[in-house]
Amino acid sequence: MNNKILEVKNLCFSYENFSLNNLNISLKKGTFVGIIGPNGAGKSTTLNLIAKLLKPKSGKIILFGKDIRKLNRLEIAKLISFVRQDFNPAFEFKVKDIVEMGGYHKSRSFFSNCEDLTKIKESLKIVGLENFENRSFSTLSGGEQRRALIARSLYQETPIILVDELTAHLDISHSIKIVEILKQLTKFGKSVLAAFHNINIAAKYCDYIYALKNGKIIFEGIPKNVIYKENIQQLYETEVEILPHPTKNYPIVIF
Ligand SMILES: Nc1ncnc2c1ncn2[C@@H]1O[C@H](COP(=O)(O)OP(=O)(O)OP(=O)(O)O)[C@@H](O)[C@H]1O
Repeated sequence: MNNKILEVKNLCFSYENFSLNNLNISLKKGTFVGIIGPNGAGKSTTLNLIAKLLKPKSGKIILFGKDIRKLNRLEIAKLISFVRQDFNPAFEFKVKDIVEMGGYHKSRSFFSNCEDLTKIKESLKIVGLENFENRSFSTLSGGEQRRALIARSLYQETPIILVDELTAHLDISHSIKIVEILKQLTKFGKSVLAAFHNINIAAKYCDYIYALKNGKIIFEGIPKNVIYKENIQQLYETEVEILPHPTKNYPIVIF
């Protein structure tokens, strides 16, 4: 049986000065997959294409066996939640309103009910933002905003969670906490595809990694098989050393 819930096949896309070439990416149920690579490699563009926020030049994106070109926004919102890098709401929203936006695909009426509010509070509690529901989103710190957006994604209750730069704005403790929450969700059958700058977090938590450079995948595989000196130096064009973790089965990159 094909247990790939997301398949990106020979995907090509171009901006004026940048192109993604022939990308092939897949995501299996219950896995945590990372996209690593330097600034401008095309990580956000890839995630935006998968979320159908951009239109490919050629190639296909298959979501649960269906070509996403045939799925409307509401159908995609039931399957994919997307924590984007750039989120600047144009109006003053309370944190609970931001989280509630994740539920528009399942709303039965325009007004939220007690059950919705309980779930919103639960999602906020998971990311450590208990009692933040009535705060104005714009007054939150960068890291708190990021966690509120992850709460929105949890509230959306989709089988696939896309996260652009998973640890952006998060201190090390919150980075680990959020990654562990998402990792835990994969144990319950959710699937995560996340772009990472923190390669050591990616190495520790990802089941599989795609390394993107100049719009091309230059290597892919299980972290312990692909995170070695030559690969990482080629990817980031900088000197590194790689050590095995003293007790766990993953590599550590020292820049
Ligand atoms: N709307 C746009 N119009 C033109 N070029 C764009 C646009 N958005 C992104 N680009 C360019 O596409 C390339 C890939 O950008 P992208 O944001 O996908 O990279 P990234 O790997 O996510 O980078 P970062 O790690 O810096 O977030 C970059 O050169 C960027 O300048």
